[in-house]
Amino acid sequence: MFGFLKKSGKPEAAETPAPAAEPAAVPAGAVPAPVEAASPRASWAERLKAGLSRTRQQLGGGLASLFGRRRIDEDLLEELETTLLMADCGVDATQHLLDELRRRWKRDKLETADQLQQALSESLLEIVAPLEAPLQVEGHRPFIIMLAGVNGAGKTTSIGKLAKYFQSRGKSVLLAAGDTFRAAAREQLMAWGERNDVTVIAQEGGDAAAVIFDAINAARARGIDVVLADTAGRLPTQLHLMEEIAKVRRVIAKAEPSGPHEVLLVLDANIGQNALAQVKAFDGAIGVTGLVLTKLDGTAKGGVVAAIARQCPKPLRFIGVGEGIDDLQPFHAREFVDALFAPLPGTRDDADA
Ligand SMILES: Nc1nc2c(ncn2[C@@H]2O[C@H](COP(=O)(O)OP(=O)(O)OP(=O)(O)O)[C@@H](O)[C@H]2O)c(=O)[nH]1
Repeated sequence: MFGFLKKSGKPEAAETPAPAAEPAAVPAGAVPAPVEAASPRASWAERLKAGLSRTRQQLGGGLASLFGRRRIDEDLLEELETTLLMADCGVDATQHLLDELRRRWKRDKLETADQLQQALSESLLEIVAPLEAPLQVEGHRPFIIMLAGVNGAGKTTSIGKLAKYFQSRGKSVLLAAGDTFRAAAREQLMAWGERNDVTVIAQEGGDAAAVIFDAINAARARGIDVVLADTAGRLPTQLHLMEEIAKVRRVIAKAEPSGPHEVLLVLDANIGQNALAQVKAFDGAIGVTGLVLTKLDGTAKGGVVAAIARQCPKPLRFIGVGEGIDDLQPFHAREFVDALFAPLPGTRDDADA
C-alpha cells in the first residue's frame, strides 16, 4: 500500500539547504586499499569480514608487520599505538588498550606476537561490548523511530534496509518521508515503499514535523507496528536546522506522548573521529538513544567504534557494510572483533584457516 498525502499552504518552518558534508580526507595520491568482495548471497559473517577489509588491512596489516618480529618490547608497543591511531581508535581508546596490553604483558608473561594479538582482541572486545544492545521494538504500537544525521550519512537508504529488516521479523512498517528538503529522498522512499508494499506518508514540499505527525496518526489508525521517520541531513554547526530537528522531536511527542521511542543518529564511518562531535551535538539537540554506523565497507576507520565506546557511548544498534538491502545488521561486539582480526587473504594465517 502506498500513501502520498498532498498538502498545500506555507510550511510552518521552511528548511534551508544544508551544504553537503565534507568528504572524508584522503591524502593526495593515496591509493585506497582494495576492498574484498563478498558475494551478495554470502552470510552476514562473510559480508562483515569483507566489508571491514580496509580496517582489517589497516589494523591486521599493521599488526602483521609488527608482529613479524615476534618479540614484545616497548618499541613494538609504540608502533602498535600508531597502528591503532591510524585505524581511528582515537587517543583515549588507544591509550586504554596499550595500558591493558602492558599490564597483561607483565602479568600473563606474554611472549609471542600471537599472544599479544589475542590479548589485543580481548581488550578491544571489552571496550566495545557495552555498545551491543540490539533495538527491541516491542512495548509500543506504533514504535516510533526517528532518524537524524548529516547530509549523505545514509539515513534514507538505512530506512529502506531497516524497513526490510523489521518486515522480515513479522512487523508492519510505515515510512514518514520527513526529508522534505531533498526531493530525491522523498522519491527514493516512495519508490522503495511501492516496491515493498510499505506505506509511505509524504508531502510535496512543506514541513518535516507535519509529515511525521500525519504519519504517526496514520500508523495508529492502521495498527502499524513500526514507524520509521526520515529527516533532512544537517550539520551540527547549522544551529537553525538543529533547532528545527529539535522541533520535529517535540512534535512527535505531541502526536504520541511516549515517543519517539528511538532516536537514531546515522553516522558515516568515513568521518572517523568527527563522529564523536556529531554524537555530542545531536545528542544535545534531540537526545540520541542509538547509533547506526554506515559505510564501514569504504573505510579504514572502523576503529572509531572503540572511540565511540570510550568517549560517547551510545547503543550501536546497526552497522552497515554495503549498499545491499541486507548489508545493515545489528551490531554484535564479538562478531565485529572477530571479523576485524580475521586473517587477511594471502597471509600464512589465512592459508592455515
Ligand atoms: N558503501 C556503502 N554505501 C552506503 C551505505 N549506506 C548508505 N550508503 C550510500 O550512501 C549514499 C547516501 O545515502 P542516503 O541514504 O541518500 O543518505 P542520506 O543521509 O539520506 O542523505 P541526505 O538526505 O542528503 O541527508 C547512497 O549512495 C547510499 O547507497 C553503506 O553501508 N555502505
